[in-house]
Amino acid sequence: MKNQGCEIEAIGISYKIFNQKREHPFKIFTKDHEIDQEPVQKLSDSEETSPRVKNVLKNVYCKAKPWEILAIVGPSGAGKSSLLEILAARLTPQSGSIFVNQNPVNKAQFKKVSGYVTQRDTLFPLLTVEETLMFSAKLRLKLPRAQLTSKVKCLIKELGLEHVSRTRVGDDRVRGISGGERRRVSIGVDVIHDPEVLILDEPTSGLDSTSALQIIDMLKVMAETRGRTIILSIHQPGFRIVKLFNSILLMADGSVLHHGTVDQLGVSVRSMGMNLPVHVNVVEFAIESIDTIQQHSKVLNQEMQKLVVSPKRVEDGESRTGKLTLQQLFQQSKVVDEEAINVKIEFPFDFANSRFQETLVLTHRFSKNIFRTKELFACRTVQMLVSGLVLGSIFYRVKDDLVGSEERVGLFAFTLTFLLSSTTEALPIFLQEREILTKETSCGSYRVSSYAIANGLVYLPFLLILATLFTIPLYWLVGLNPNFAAFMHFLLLIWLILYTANSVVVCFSALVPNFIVGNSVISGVMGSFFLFSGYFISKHEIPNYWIFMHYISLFKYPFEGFLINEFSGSGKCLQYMMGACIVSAEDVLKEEGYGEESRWRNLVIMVGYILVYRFISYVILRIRCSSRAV
Ligand SMILES: Nc1ncnc2c1ncn2[C@@H]1O[C@H](COP(=O)(O)OP(=O)(O)OP(=O)(O)O)[C@@H](O)[C@H]1O
Repeated sequence: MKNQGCEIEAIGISYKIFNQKREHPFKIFTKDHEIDQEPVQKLSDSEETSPRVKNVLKNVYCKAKPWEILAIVGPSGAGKSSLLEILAARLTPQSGSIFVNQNPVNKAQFKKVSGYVTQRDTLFPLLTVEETLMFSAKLRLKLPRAQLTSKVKCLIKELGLEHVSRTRVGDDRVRGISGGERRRVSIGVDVIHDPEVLILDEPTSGLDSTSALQIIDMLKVMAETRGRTIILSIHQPGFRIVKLFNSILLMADGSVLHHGTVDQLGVSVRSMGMNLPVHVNVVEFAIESIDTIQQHSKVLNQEMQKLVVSPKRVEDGESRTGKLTLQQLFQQSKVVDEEAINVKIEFPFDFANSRFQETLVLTHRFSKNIFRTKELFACRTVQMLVSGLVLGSIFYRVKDDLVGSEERVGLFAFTLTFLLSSTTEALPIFLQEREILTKETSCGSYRVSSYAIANGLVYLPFLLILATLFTIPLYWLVGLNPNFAAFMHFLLLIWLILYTANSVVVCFSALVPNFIVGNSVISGVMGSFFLFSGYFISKHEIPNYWIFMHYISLFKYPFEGFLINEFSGSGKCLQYMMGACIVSAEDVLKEEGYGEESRWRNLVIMVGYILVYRFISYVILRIRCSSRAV
């Protein structure tokens, strides 16, 4: 049944964009990739013709068949990408229907049997070609390891990527494989599960003619050997590329001007009275003469409206939608009709792997990315070690008197600020991952919860290494409480502070639209949490209307932890939030309600806060991904 392939038929697709009258000058939080991706609700007649409504697609009909390539061509802004997004079930049109093998199909199910390659390559730049495809295979297929390996090897061969299989993918910043090879990896990621239908938006954009031909050639082989249905959009295809297309959909201004073979396009162009020179690329010629073709199409439409529509001719689409325009009839008559395919497709119902397996694979992928991000790993490692040593040498052997106590409090305050100020470096990584997460979860590769767990786990060992490198020199050079349990408590605190800050970044990176906004929001949140942590202003002095900030401030716990660790039961004096009034550490801690026994309770509360922030980030990601999924 699989080899039968899928016939995709779109009937009467209309898609409108409702342009905002005027963008609010302070509006920052727009959705990813622009304004209004969601369908506009039913519009009134006056709104239909309003200049604020852009008719991106007007009553479009198209049909793609198995074993064939359908190429959507047309000038820029014709509506090619919008049509592909609708066919790939990423956008919902205001009207029209899509049928798969003549059956209406559930979008979520369709995404599992189709592959959609977007214009932009969303790949991890630090993974090699082989690793990228292997991780996709592990997430999307339930096969033993040996079979996965041989499948990936076969695919690499098919994609013509054997010579770069162990090279990193790269991007604008990281040197990697070429643009054409990267496009092929993107295609590989979306065909690893052997989809019935493959939809590609500009697979050859930005490539030279040889690389472009190689890609289309590869797709042709895929269609012809495996019976796959391939739909792609392309800008000015070369002569040799055009020969590989079975069918062309010529679009302009949201309407279809031709739907049929390249030869039929040539016939149509000549029948319009245009002089088509011999050996000229018909598609290129048609795009260049789009205005003339549009004029002829309008005239033809008007003439055909005068004719009586024979009920015999209006079968397929019309019977389902109840109406079929003359333009559609004209286009439809040009499609070479073969026997109708009416085969039910088998849709996979669930995810390929269990939540546990997904988490393992994602954790593995995350850790590879982190350890290969030199800026993140190497620089931060050196930074933490050096700053531990420098701080330790500045606060070397602090005394137990009043001055020494003040210095300790100053050191803790600085440590907190320093650890928190170096947190946003992971933000670009999270934002990049978010894009890939949205893409992967929208086609049902894995669950968002597995991602959230993997993300939560993977930073723990990395941050523990950083915390240890910072703590050991600092703690022993300064000469803090020499008790081993106190040292472990301090190490745990530093680790939790780093992890807390990481959780705040994860949480806000799920919410913000880009790096600049993310950076500002996170700095603001961190600053205010620190301000209300109890260090700058005592809990008792905070005005009632701001006291909630003290309770949600994640950073009061580490600070309290530092104090308990160093001063509780030590007899050292402390000048803590008391202005000039010097009191003993015991008195301060007692007044604030902390004793030796609250040492571990404090850590548990910190962990609780971290879990809350992690959970919030999971919920935001879940909402974000599900709004893209259906
Ligand atoms: N979300 C949107 N907001 C505003 N306008 C949009 C949106 N999506 C599409 N459009 C408009 O709809 C028209 C068709 O866009 P689309 O991207 O589908 O064209 P295209 O044929 O793929 O163009 P290109 O070849 O340049 O990529 C364009 O005029 C575009 O500006």
